[in-house]
Amino acid sequence: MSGVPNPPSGKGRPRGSGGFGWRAFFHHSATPVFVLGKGKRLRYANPAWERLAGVTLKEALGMVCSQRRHSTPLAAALAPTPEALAGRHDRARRPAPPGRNGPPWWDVTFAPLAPGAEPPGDAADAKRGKETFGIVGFVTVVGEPVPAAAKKVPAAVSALRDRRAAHFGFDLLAGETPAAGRLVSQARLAASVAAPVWIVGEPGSGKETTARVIHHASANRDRAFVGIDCAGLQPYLVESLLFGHGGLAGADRVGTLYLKEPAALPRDLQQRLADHFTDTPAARLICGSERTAGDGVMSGGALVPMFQTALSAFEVRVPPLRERLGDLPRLAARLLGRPLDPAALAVLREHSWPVNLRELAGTLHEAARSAESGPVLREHLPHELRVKVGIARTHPPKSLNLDEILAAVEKKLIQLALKKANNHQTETAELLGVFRAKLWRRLDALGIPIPPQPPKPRKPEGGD
Ligand SMILES: Nc1ncnc2c1ncn2[C@@H]1O[C@H](COP(=O)(O)OP(=O)(O)OP(=O)(O)O)[C@@H](O)[C@H]1O
Repeated sequence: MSGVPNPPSGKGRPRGSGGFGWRAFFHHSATPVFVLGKGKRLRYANPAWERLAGVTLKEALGMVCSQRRHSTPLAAALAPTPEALAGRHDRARRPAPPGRNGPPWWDVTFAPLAPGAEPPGDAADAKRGKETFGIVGFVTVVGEPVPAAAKKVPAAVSALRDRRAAHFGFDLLAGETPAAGRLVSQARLAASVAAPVWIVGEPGSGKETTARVIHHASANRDRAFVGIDCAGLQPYLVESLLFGHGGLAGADRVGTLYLKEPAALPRDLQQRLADHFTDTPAARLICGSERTAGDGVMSGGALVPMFQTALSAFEVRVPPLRERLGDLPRLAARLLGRPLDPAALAVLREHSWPVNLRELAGTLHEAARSAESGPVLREHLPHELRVKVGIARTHPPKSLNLDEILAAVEKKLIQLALKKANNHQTETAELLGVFRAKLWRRLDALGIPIPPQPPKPRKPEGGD
């Protein structure tokens, strides 16, 4: 059941698909997929489902999928659970209908259609304003015989694989914010199908991490995850890695191939990749980019159109960190392995994080080093972040006069330095990188009261 069938081309494309939308995407999928509309009636099923069920969509269309006494075994196997009928994701293990292909159980995952999506065949109802209903079902055959070769994995390798799989679980992406919730739902859906995925997100936001999570939850998880940075390698190297002798594109041992920024490759190599991955590839392709595939094709034609039409039907958006600041306590605790002081968290909340999780991971790593084994406090964070909070608190400025704003910033910095140096003027001047005389002049000009010098430590009496 691995591999993606040929993309729908004109005649073979499901009726009413209107371009490469959901139905065209399911049509590609090597996972058997079906869609139930109102009254639990079968509205759509893809070719993989037809092969598994042993009936054509035409024959089964309109079948009521319920577990009533008179239901056929096929209808009973596809019947949505009460959870699914209530609009929630659910999974059920059902006996495979007798006489169908493959062994004994089907795991059926039910996912409600996204709000606004209209189930196939219910468009007319939707237009008339009637309430629409739709559930997508994904079938996994359970109990398929494992090839003997696949069983011979050395214990150390399988232990490492298990550790990585445990690390790259959906929990890694999860959080309290709606943005994190959306990411987890999209990643779950991507893991349940075999179609290519396009992951879009800002630098360092976690695209490759998301691709790894999808891989470890997918049917290909027992094979390798391989990532290639197309912008960081010479194109001839990428070509030889993928299509050279024993190349990764055709290797059975590769389960997921992750390409970072495929638009950076020459167009002929992109086309070769697109042709390969819309045929019957051994591995599943996941691309990561700062732009959507549509943007890549439209603006300047950096990307060949097949990436938009056939290789990005399923798009996962990784939110920037600034859209999920509510997840900072959880992310920080995970990255540090210990909780973060609330005052330090307050500083992190004020930053805009242009390099997202990569920047957060680096910042916390440095802070943990300064804190050694103790708790990570505000003062362990980089000076620029802490100063920024001080400046941010003075916003919005009363005036837009540059001199006044610069004077306010200078005053804030001098006050911070004085505090840090415990009002010791020589140390304050050193911290600011100026001579003591200049510090005095600036204190005077900015109207900062010259603080009294702290008393000098007394020499212990009776010493030698
Ligand atoms: N959910 C997460 N929780 C904690 N750390 C994460 C998470 N996602 C990513 N990271 C960390 O953030 C850093 C960047 O992640 P990743 O490489 O996946 O981002 P990317 O978007 O693929 O980056 P690039 O822009 O270079 O393509 C890595 O150090 C990774 O371990």
